[in-house]
Order: sequence, then structure tokens, then C-alpha cells
Amino acid sequence: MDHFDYRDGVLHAEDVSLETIAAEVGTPAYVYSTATLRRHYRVLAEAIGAHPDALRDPLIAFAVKANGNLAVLATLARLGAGADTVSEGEIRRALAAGTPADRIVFSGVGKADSELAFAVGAGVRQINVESRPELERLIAVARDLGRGVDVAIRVNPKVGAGGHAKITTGGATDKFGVAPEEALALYAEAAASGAVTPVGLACHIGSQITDLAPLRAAFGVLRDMTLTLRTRGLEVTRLDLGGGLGVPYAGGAPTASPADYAAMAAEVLRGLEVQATFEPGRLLAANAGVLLTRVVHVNVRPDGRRFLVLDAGMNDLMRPALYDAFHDLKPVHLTSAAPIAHDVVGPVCETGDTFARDRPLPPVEAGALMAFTGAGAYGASMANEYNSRLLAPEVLTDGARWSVVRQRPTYDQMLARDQIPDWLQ
Ligand SMILES: Cc1ncc(COP(=O)(O)O)c(C=O)c1O
Ligand SMILES: N[C@@H](CCCC[NH3+])C(=O)O
Repeated sequence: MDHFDYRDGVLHAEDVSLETIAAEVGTPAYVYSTATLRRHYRVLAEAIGAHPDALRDPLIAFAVKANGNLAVLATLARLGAGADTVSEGEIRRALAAGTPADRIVFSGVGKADSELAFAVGAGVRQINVESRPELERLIAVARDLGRGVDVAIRVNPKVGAGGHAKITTGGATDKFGVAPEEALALYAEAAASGAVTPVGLACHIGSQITDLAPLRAAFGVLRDMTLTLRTRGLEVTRLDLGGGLGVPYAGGAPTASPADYAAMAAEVLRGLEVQATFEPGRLLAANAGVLLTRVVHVNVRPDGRRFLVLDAGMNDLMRPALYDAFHDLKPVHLTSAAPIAHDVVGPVCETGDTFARDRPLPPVEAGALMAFTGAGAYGASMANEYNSRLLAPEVLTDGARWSVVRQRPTYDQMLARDQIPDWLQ
């Protein structure tokens, strides 16, 4: 949180007061810090770079799904980050932000033929194949285009982990990847096809993982499989270790450090002589962003229950509604008033539009500005227009500079997307 701190009693993003941003851009609005993004990238890059013997020529491919804003992607691309993408839209975002195609990895369980063709045509670094039907379609697409592509087979190591059942991806019954035995068979089939080149294995077992044990187990599966493939005469030059390392959400559980994570990965991969890819999303972006919001009013019921009604709703920040996620809420103006219990809610017509129950907060008045922390990952990227609410704009700070990096749409733009057919006039 150090780049989001109080100065003279007002919460700032780097050198910019959130009050200034709210006054000019309105609320709700996402605010990201370039300095924090850079720091997070460097901490991870240095942690990985400390093990050049085992983590050779590493690639940090930012998971675009966490935050697809072009300015955020461009910030990371300039530091050398690649991109982990799961749709044509995300590949296009990464390219538009200046990420070189040969640093873009394409993952996902349901890539359409048109998306596979786009990725092959764009010359992405590798496609992480998640199933037999996908491999068959990719081979057909590559043959049609007369152009090859490097592939990794995404393994489902049967080790699920993560902060919530809905964000666990590595369990045996989860839809992602293929079981180790089948992955070995697909690898050989890919090699035999002559149309695509299998270069390695991939895994990603979940998100907001705070403990290294399940990650170690999953990486161990990749290691064993690498050795098996080599005994079968197949070359394995890359391992994609996925993302998933958790972050400290203010008030939440502690998590393993990037240094311990990298040391563990190095320990498991040492001696394999493979190139390692990492796909962090949350780790780089979550604590680099806040969601700035204004109190609509405080509704105190006769029984004493205090509803703090914000102008941000579950459509802007879905994580609490979807995963019961905890996001700290800070008043933009520091106060020493004693905290009292509030139910923090948005304006959306759903009971699920509740950010927190009985959250101790200093009493605030209508119009007060507040900020949800830890909102830089899976915040704006998961936002929607439910209740016909306009998507929140996004702002990026860099020292004393700041810019709107995604405009709030207008109601006219929202309405213009729909058409009433002639036959209804
Ligand atoms: C394949 C893949 N890679 C990387 C990520 C990024 O995960 P995280 O933000 O937890 O690092 C995800 C999302 O969970 C994913 O599905
Ligand atoms: N969207 C989730 C993380 C899932 C990542 C995608 N596999 C979150 O907000 O925590």
C-alpha cells in the first residue's frame, strides 16, 4: 500500500490526491499506480533472477485477465513482461500495448478455431493446449494456414489450490488441462503431426494460493513428466508454471513471498535445463489499484443496522459478491473517529451487492470519498454494466502525473449499441 498512502490526511495514489481525481473524473473510478506495478514486477523478476542456474531465460507473462487496460499492459511490457492471454481480445490488447508476439502465451479451455488461427497468424510464442479436441483443431488450423506454432500441453496435475472453490483450477474434476497420462500421449501426437511443435508442459492450479506446498506438488508433476517424455525421445525445452501466487489483501491471510516461491520453483526445476514461464496476474496488479467510490448516503435502520451505501456496486467490483472476497475500505480523508459496524453495500438491485457485513469503519457522511484497496486485479477486468450502470473509468498515476486511461462511456454510447428493429417501430 505504500504508493497509496495518506498525506496531510488525504489518501494519495503516489503524489496525486484521490480527492483531485474524484473531482475531475467522478466516481466510481479505478486508480492504478505505475510505481507499484513496477515494484511488483521487479520484486518478482529479481526473485526469479536469483536462480539463473535453474530458472533459465525466464519469461514473466502477465495474466491479462487480471487487468487488461492498455496502459497497464504497456507499463509492464516496457519492463520486459510478456502476456498470458485467454482470448483473441486479450491477444489484441497485449499486441496493442506493445507486447512482442513472441512473448505472448495463449491459454484457455475453449479457444475457437478463429482464435487459434489469429494466434498462429500473429506468431505468438506458444499455445497452451488444454484438451485432445483442441489439439486436433489446432493441428487442422495450422495445416490450413501452412504455418506451425509451438505448443505446450496444459497438465491437470490433480492438485487444486486457491483462495476459494471458484478459483481453483487444478483439481481432477476442474475443466482445465489434461491428466498427466493423457498429456504424455497428446505430446507424442503433437510431435508426430508435423504441423505443430510441442515444446513443453504447462500448469496453473488456482489463484490466491498462499501456501507453496500445492504449487511444489504441481511443479513436481511437470518435472516427472519432463523426464518421462525425454526417456521417450521427445524434447522438452519449456515449462510454464502458471500464476496463482496469492497477495496480502489488507486484513487477509499472509502469503508466501515471491522469493520463497522462486526458490521453490528453482529447487524443483534444477537440472532440467528448461526455460521457465511464469503467469502472474494478481501478484503484479492487485495491490497496484484501488476503486475510488463516494458514499451515496448512510441508512441507519431503527434497529441500529447501518448501511453504508456506495456509488460503486457489484458490477464494478464483483469479487466480494462472487467469492466472498475481502477488500479493505479506507476513507479518503483520514479520521480519528472510533470505528463502528457498517454493512457496506452498492446501489445494484441484488442482496449480493454487499461488499461487507458488520465492517468496523469510522462514521462517514453522504458525499464522503472512500477507496477499496487490492482492486487492481480482477476489478475493472470483471466489471459489467448490470443495472445499466456505466463502466467505471480507469486512471493511471506516475509520480505527480496522472491520466485517464479508460474513459467512462456516456449513456448515449451505451444506448447506441442496441437497435430497435424496423419491424417493431
Ligand atoms: C492459465 C492461467 N494463468 C495465469 C492466471 C493468473 O492467475 P493469478 O492472477 O492468480 O496469478 C490464471 C488465472 O487464474 C490462469 O487461468
Ligand atoms: N477472478 C478471480 C481469479 C480467477 C483467475 C482466473 N483463473 C479473482 O478475482 O480472484
